[in-house]
Amino acid sequence: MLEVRELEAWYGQAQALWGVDLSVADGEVVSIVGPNGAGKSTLVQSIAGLHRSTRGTIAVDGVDLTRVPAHRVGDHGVALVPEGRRVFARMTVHDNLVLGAYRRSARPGLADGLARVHSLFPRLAERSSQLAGSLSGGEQQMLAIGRALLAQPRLLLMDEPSLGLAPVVVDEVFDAIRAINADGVSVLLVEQDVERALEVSARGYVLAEGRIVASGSSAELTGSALVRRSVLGL
Ligand SMILES: Nc1ncnc2c1ncn2[C@@H]1O[C@H](COP(=O)(O)OP(=O)(O)OP(=O)(O)O)[C@@H](O)[C@H]1O
Repeated sequence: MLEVRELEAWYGQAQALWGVDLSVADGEVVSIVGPNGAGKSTLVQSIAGLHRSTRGTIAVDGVDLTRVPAHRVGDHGVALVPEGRRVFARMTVHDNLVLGAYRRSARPGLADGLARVHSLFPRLAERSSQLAGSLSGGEQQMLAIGRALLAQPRLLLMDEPSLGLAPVVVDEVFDAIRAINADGVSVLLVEQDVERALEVSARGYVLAEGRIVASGSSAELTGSALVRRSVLGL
């Protein structure tokens, strides 16, 4: 459903991505791993329409998104769980979730969507009227995922969802990724926890210094000397 071709991205004169080719099929979980500064966030932000200094194509179901404004990218079935969660701290958990359904076409599904998010993350149901800023880091991550799901995406982009979380919470986040995918949502996952990312995904890409330097099944990448050296530092 997602086809990225020859993608280049810049910050002013500084180029951050070179000739990136990548695809995600319907129903797949695909990982992007790589060292710090490799361009992983730039890549997902470009797909989400948040970074627009790009060349190349980003197509979802054959529609080129490179000139679609960020607030319209959701119309094409794409939602982002941003790095650092970016929840609205002074709004309640409930209102943060409702904001995820900002598109008119997502509103009829709001009640069912809220029920699904509450079943995935019961703690969000318990804390519905609490301010998002008072949640723990793990709960804020759940909220960021829930908010993106309320947009009813077919492709969920996730940028470092396990960053800074306690191991037991990381388990919950990865269980949620499996459950979301079982609901039929494709996932493009950027993760610094390479081993867990490759466990949850069928395939992956290794990004280093703005270029895809390896790709393959998760089993291939797990066994690859290049991945162990360039990503895991072993
Ligand atoms: N706002 C910005 N202005 C200028 N350069 C930037 C900006 N954001 C990122 N960069 C540069 O672009 C390159 C890619 O950064 P990016 O954040 O996409 O990498 P990353 O793989 O997500 O890294 P990390 O894992 O550390 O978040 C880096 O060289 C970074 O310094």
